[in-house]
Amino acid sequence: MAIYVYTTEQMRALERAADAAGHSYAEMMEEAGAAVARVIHMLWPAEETRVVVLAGPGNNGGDGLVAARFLAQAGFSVTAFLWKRPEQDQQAEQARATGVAIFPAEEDLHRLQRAIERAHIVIDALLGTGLNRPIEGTLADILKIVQEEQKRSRQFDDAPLVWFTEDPSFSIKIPHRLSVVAVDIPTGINSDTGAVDPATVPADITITFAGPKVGQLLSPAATMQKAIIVADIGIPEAVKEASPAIAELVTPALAATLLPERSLLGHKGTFGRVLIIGGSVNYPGAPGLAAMAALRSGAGLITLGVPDLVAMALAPKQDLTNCTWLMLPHDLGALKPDAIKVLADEIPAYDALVLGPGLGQEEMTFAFVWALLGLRAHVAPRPSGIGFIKEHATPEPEAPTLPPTVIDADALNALAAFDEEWAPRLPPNHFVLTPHPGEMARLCGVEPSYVQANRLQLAQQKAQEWQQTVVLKGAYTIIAAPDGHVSVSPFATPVLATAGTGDVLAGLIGGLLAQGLAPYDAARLGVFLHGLAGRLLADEYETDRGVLATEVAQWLTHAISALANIAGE
Ligand SMILES: NC(=O)C1=CN([C@@H]2O[C@H](COP(=O)(O)OP(=O)(O)OC[C@H]3O[C@@H](n4cnc5c(N)ncnc54)[C@H](OP(=O)(O)O)[C@@H]3O)[C@@H](O)[C@H]2O)[C@H](O)CC1
Ligand SMILES: [K+]
Repeated sequence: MAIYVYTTEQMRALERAADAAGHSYAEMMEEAGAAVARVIHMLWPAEETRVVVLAGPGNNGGDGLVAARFLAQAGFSVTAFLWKRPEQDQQAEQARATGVAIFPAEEDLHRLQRAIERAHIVIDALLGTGLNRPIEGTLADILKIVQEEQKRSRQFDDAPLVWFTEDPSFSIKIPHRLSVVAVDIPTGINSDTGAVDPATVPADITITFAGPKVGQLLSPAATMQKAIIVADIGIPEAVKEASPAIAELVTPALAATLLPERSLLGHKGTFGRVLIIGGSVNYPGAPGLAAMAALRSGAGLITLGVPDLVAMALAPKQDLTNCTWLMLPHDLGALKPDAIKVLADEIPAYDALVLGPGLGQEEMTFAFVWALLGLRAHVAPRPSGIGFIKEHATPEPEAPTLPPTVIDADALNALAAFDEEWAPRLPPNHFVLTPHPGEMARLCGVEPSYVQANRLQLAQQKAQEWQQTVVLKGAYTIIAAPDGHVSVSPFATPVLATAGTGDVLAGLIGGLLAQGLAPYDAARLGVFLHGLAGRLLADEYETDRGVLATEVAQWLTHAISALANIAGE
């Protein structure tokens, strides 16, 4: 079952289409509230848990009151406070009938405060996707009470992620005393832009309906929600498949379908050969990390094309004893255009390249990258003209035809530094570009803040303009295809925000390319497995701090094996 990411307007259209297909708004609200109650019931014991539901004027508040009813029926002690909502509406009446105590919030904020002080769970059902202006007045006061109480309660280290069933496979850590559970989206988050109202209370768990709303996955909203659980509200699959969405979430089920098949009769040639080109005296480790990940991806043979002094440093490292080596010409540890001569003979033997990890930013290294990509025939430095002897320039050999290639790190910076248009000179749909926001900003000639504010649209637009797959890294990494399709990673793991994890991702995608995946699919699967490895490590250590990139590379094997289990759920 595919899960899509929606804009607010697309979500409304989806609901309309579901309603027209016979799945009414009332039924959707019933299922939404029931899903919220199920998730809570799964994580907390009914008898000992006091729940406060804060219900606003619209359908979000309606969902909250349906949840209140189901929770009361399950034995939870439930109190609901209504803000701008009549006490006599159907949801309130039904909730009251099951034993939910209901009060108007406006008239007695002291009572609300006392209830929250005693509560284990606050359900935020004040506003959902209907938010249309800044929060002020009583609503701001209510949220402030929750926020103050939340601050007094223990916080926990838990990496954000979007999960796709109501039973998250990963431990969701329950804070010591007070948890905030948001219905659909925390009140104050703009579901299109990801802007956050200052009054917004961060949610420990958000239960979102049908699919994430795009704003939830963008900055700064992404930092206000820990686990986001996608709940099914019964919208028929056919309606979903026929309705527009802005992106697709990479679910385990999707990732599992992308895993390359392994022939029992396979040998190292069958599983693909990867050549990693990078490394410099200042960054000897980066190509090694890429190679470790390529090894763990299941590719058959990994070669490191690096300066000899980098090879000397890396060759004894545990995993890298499994690699072969290609010494490339360099000057003082930085690759130079002469390397093309060596590579021209070697490259035809490889199924994929990874270009960039640890290259450095020397001018001659950039010239090497341009020449390798066929952007500009390198012209050897002129011998200094003596007397009347004519200066001459020696053109280097033609750039070899490259197999599918990951362009990462300083190879991206080399592209950004190229003074003409590079995109039209590259064969289309043949490369995976893996920029972090800073590299993306340089490639596009914009500020990093612009990249972050427009992550999805920018990646989509550039992938189409460049006709290559673009992986825009960061929380909820975006993968954009040349044909306009966009996928989003469900992981926002801070584990992966440490030095070297980008090299791991590049090597992993390279390994998947070598096994025959198309660039967009190699990128989607690579991003998913990388995020899953990070998440598994965070669970293992019970913290997302202090995890090394080498460990992420090593855990890719665990991620691949875990994928088979998770995908079956
Ligand atoms: N996704 C689905 O299929 C389903 C979603 N459901 C839930 O519905 C909400 C969206 O419900 P909606 O009624 O459209 O909107 P809200 O409940 O978020 O907001 C209600 C009204 O609140 C007012 N508003 C907006 N911003 C503010 C503000 N800053 N301060 C005060 N009041 C505000 C606004 O009305 P006005 O007339 O005052 O402008 C909103 O209309 C979705 O999030 C889901 O939870 C369905 O229940 C199930 C199907
Ligand atoms: K909400």
